[in-house]
Amino acid sequence: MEMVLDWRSVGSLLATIMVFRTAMRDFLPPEAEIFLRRLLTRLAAAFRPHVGTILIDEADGASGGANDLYDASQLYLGARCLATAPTVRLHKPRQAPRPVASLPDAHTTHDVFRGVLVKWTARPVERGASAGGGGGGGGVFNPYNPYGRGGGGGGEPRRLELQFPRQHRELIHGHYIQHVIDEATKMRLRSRERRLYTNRAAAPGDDHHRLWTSHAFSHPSTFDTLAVDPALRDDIRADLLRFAARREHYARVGRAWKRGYLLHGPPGTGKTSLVAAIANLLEFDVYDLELTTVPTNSHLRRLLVSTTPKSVVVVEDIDCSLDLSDRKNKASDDENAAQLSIISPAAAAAMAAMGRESISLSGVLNFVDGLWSSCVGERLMVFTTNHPERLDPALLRPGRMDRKIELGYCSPPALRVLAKNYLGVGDEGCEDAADDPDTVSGLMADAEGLLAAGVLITPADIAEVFMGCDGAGATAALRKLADELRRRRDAPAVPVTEEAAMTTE
Ligand SMILES: Nc1ncnc2c1ncn2[C@@H]1O[C@H](COP(=O)(O)OP(=O)(O)OP(=O)(O)O)[C@@H](O)[C@H]1O
Repeated sequence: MEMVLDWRSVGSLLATIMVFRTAMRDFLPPEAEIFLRRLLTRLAAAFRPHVGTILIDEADGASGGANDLYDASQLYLGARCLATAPTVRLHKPRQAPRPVASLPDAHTTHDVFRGVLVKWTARPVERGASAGGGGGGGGVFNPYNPYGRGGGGGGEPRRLELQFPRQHRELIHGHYIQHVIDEATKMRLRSRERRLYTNRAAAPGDDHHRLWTSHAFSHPSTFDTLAVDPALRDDIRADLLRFAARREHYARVGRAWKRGYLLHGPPGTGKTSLVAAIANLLEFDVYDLELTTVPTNSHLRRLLVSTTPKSVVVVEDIDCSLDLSDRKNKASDDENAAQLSIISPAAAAAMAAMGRESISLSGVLNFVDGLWSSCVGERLMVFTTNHPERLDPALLRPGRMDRKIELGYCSPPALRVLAKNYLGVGDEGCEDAADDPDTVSGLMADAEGLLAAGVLITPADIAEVFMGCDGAGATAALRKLADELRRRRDAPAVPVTEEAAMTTE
């Protein structure tokens, strides 16, 4: 039977409730009335929709400060909205490379988390109605500047309302909110502009902020364009990804979340290219530390503690930066100091003070391990050298240098990577239709045979040959390479000069 609820029946229902209430008050004992009230409240709750709600205000609490959860949620929802919602708010902060989307006011979107449907609604909050009065909010949502409000100024503070089935309260509070924060963090990292920092010559009076100067980092090198042995390449990539994913492991064993790499090999074998590929793989910033411009150990310490998490700190050509050969020289320094102290105690004291302050092997070693423990977040230390034999073993011990990676002369597999990158020559043939595939594969086999026979050439030299033939086609470039390899094979061996012999001692 269909029930029709008109005004007359509503009126009689209300009258019945009033009569019932009066009767309850007049005839029921107080205990029974309390019992009945509780029963009715439970019944009413049972019929109410099972919806839990979380309110996330743009401005947080009494302080009116930014609420990072609001920014994270907006960033997260923006990515979801782009795919589904008919209307999105788009905003491009000046320092961001791409526009970011967010959920506009008075709009709703849905999300599914582990099979649970949740509903998000964005609303403006009337002044005075928000939890903390909404003091500092009102700016345009800016995920790149979540703490520096005020981009738009003056508008109503805003709020996100998250509704979910109440039986999944634990899932939403315990996991979904964290999931939103984690996803937003990943998005921020992916879309931020990465920076290359360099330390310029230190001047007296330099303040903290001027320790490093930076510009946008965009280097095309990736693990796919690196001409190295594929097994080595895959091994390094796996090691880096394992390192980046092991925050909990490092915390559990009580070690700083850092890893040290020493890249060594002749000039032009790809050490710098590998650093760039590492930064691109992990999406890290790069700090290019020029040790020769660092005047003292304490300056070095300041430089390093001001690096940010998710960064690669690189010291190129470490053997040229300092006299790091060993600490044997210290004995003769001590002898000289003793003699000087007999001649002039004041001069000896000044020398000792200078020696303590000037940058030293121990300063470098301290930052390689000890100092990092006071830094939060992950960092990769990379040293490069053409002469690993010149380095003090103390610098190389495990824990300081976790991996020593040799980048050598070009091998046949590395040549295939270069031929693919520069000439478009791959297993499936050549990109340029003007090249005869049989001639190209014959020349490749020729060049690979020469490399396998021990002819030494660096990837940089091969890149140079290929660049020199730009536009002339793969056949011309490979023919030139094969000629160069034959020339090297047939060239008389370079006699080892006295000077060269000394450098390899
Ligand atoms: N393994 C490689 N894979 C791809 N390109 C390479 C490789 N090695 C060298 N190159 C090319 O040669 C150029 C110089 O290489 P890179 O600066 O990385 O060498 P390096 O070992 O760091 O040299 P140096 O010791 O002189 O600093 C790069 O711009 C790149 O084009």
